[in-house]
Amino acid sequence: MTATIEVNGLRKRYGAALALDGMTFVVRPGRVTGFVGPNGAGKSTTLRVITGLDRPDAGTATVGGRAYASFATPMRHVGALLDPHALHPLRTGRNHLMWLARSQDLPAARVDEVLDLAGLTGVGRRPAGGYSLGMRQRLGLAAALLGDPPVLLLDEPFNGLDPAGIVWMRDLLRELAGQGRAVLVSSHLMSELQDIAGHVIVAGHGRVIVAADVDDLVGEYTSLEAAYLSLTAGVGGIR
Ligand SMILES: Nc1ncnc2c1ncn2[C@@H]1O[C@H](COP(=O)(O)OP(=O)(O)OP(=O)(O)O)[C@@H](O)[C@H]1O
Repeated sequence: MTATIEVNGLRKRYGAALALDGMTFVVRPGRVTGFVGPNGAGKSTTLRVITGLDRPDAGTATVGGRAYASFATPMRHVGALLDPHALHPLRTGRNHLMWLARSQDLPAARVDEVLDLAGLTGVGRRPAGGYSLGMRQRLGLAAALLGDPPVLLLDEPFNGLDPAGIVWMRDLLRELAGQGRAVLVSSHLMSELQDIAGHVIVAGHGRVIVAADVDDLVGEYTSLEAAYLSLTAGVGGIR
């Protein structure tokens, strides 16, 4: 159950903003790949294009050689945590997962498994609208894992987690990659990524500046943060 993400020549303009300008990279299975870059570099837009939430003006994005929209039960192929607030506030956390599971032909027992994995069993019957940001991130990760997908796309998954939650997320992402999944993590937390990522894609102005193994960057610049700051110096993100 492995799959590769291939992003090729994506271009996307929103009015005056050129969000993607030839974004091209490959995310391989079996490791965490960090996706970094200044605010406005095009990371979230890329993740939205991969999951069919946004249509590119040019270029392609595939998972295991297929477009996301071609999957009948996409959550079995790609798990995505893009917006932790994307939930109905009156639905309980468990019911949020339940309708997602039904839509993907997944058994109810899987809902309880991922609730437990996310540490939410105790609050699963409370309305998700009352969840804190950290709890919403956990619920979003539970949703991403529902279909046991070979590919995970996570946009800033550490945001809002408490210190124990950060350790939990770090260990889980390592474990998921160790199981052979392709795990793409967008984040501004260089120290976290240095710990868990094998590879990193540095984006700026809607395209890739550098894609390299973390060990190589740390060897050359002493830390991922130093590498990032050097590689993105002068690359203003916000235009
Ligand atoms: N729906 C939209 N409408 C208009 N402009 C948009 C939209 N989505 C993204 N943009 C613009 O596209 C550019 C890339 O934004 P994107 O959110 O992809 O960047 P990012 O790298 O994820 O940034 P951050 O690190 O701040 O999350 C920005 O200039 C942003 O303002």
